This record gives sequence, C-alpha cells and structure tokens, in this order.
Amino acid sequence: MDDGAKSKVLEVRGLQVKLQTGTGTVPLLEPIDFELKKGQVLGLVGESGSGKTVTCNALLQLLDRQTMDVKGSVRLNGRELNGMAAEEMRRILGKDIALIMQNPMNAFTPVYTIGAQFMETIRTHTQLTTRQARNLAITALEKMNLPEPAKLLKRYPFQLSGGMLQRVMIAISMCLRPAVVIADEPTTALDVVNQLQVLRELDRLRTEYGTSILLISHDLGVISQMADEVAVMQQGRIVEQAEVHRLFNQPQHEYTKILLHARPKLSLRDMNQVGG
Ligand SMILES: Nc1ncnc2c1ncn2[C@@H]1O[C@H](COP(=O)(O)OP(=O)(O)OP(=O)(O)O)[C@@H](O)[C@H]1O
Repeated sequence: MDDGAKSKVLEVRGLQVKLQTGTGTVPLLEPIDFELKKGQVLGLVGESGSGKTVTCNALLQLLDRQTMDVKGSVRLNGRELNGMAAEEMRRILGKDIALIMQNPMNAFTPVYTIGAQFMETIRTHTQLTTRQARNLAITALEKMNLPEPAKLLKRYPFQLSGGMLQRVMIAISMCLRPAVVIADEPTTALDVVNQLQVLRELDRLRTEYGTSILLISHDLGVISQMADEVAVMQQGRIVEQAEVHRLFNQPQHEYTKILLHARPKLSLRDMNQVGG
C-alpha cells in the first residue's frame, strides 16, 4: 500500500519526560516525534536505559504525574491522550490501545483463573453477557493456536508455561481489536520456540486486523523480521529513524552502526518449521 494512503493511527509530537527530584529535574526523554500508520510495525530499539520503557509508559499515560513532568502530544486516532483524566484513559487502555508486557507472569493476578481475568477485560469495555464474553475469550484463544481453550479458561497462571501465558496475554490484548498494540520486549523472557510463535502471532494480527504495533526490543534480529520502520534510541533521544532495510543496509548514525553488530537470529520463514 502507498504510505500516503495509510491513515495515521498514532501521532507522537514533542513527547518529553522530566523526572522531578528534590534537587531539580532530570530529563528522561528528550522531545521525540514519530507516528504509526494503520497496519504498520514500528520497531523501537536501543540499549538498556535508553528510554524505551519510559516512552511506552508516557504514551499510555502510566507515568506517575507527581514525579514526572510529561509534555508534548500523543494522538490516538486524532484524540489527545496526554493529560487525559485517569478515568477516561482507563476506558481507552485495553480497548483502543493495548500493552503486551515483557513478563507475562506480572500481567496476571495469581489467585484468579485465566477466564476470570479475560472476563474482567471484556466486561470492563463491553456490554457483552457472560456467555458472549466467554465465547469471545474462547475464539481469541483459538486464534492464538492455544489448545483446549475452554479448559484453559479454568486454569491459573502458574499452571501455564511462560510461552503459553504470553500468548494468552496477547489473546486478551487483542480480543477487543485495539487499533494500536504496544509490545514491550514481548519475546525477551521466552525460549526460541516460543519467541517464534509469539512473533508469528503478532505478525498475523497486523495482517488480519490491520493492527498497528509499536515493537520495543533490544534484539535487532526480532526487529529486522517484524518492523517496517525502526527508530533508534540513545540516552532518551531518537537518534535515527528509517525504513527497516535502509536502516540495516545504510545506517547513518554511529550508535546505529554499533547496535547493528548484533546479527539477526530469527526468521519468519523458520516459523513454518516450528509447531503450534
Ligand atoms: N520511575 C523512574 N524513576 C526514575 N528514573 C527512571 C524511572 N523510570 C525510568 N527511569 C530512568 O530512565 C532511563 C530510561 O529507562 P527505560 O526503562 O525507559 O530504559 P529502557 O530503554 O526501557 O531499558 P531496558 O531495555 O533495560 O528496559 C533510565 O536511566 C532509568 O533509570
């Protein structure tokens, strides 16, 4: 599709974060700009501490306003999120924009079944009956290629492997078809087989539903397989942003060149050989 024809789903302009301390302010994020078009995957890369998670939390309005000064604009389908009241943001989070975290174990409450946690998300955002919500949950789990979804709903998080839990989390995130998914190191805690499965599912969601994905990763192998465009972060700044092939073949910034020493390890083509 012609880039000009794609609509901008997420537009970030001059997003800036400062940490307020007793002795002054510390900049965590210098003003950054980027946008996500429908069905586009933007990779956000950079070493540990470069500001990837701060960016993601700033987008989702999850930073503590008592200690963080957040400036700039974050527009989701034209609607300004920055400074939005918490109550209103709660209605958007999980429905229009969803987060997939690095460690799926942290996303679940251990004492509730998978089903209970699925239901809570669905019923917070929709008027569906319990039966309809259950059917939606089962369909979403089936789409993630998870076996015996009805049984899975009765299980507790600790009864599932990390890879399965991550796919359950993606199923929960995706069941309401959010326009944007922010995936913060979604495969880092997984073994290679599960990494490939999760990446394959994310790729499918983008193709099937036109979901736009901000994929945060320090793994350039993952980024090279998934992203259309890549933004490179260093010390709270985006130092280079380019189309994925251009970034890999003709890096402009010294820091990008250093990062590129990490060789891509994963291939979507290999995924066909991985079961599940
Ligand atoms: N709540 C906070 N209070 C103080 N400093 C913070 C806070 N959150 C992040 N920082 C600082 O902001 C900088 C960017 O951190 P961030 O977690 O965004 O990096 P990252 O690129 O996501 O790293 P990693 O890949 O390790 O997750 C770091 O110097 C970190 O110490």
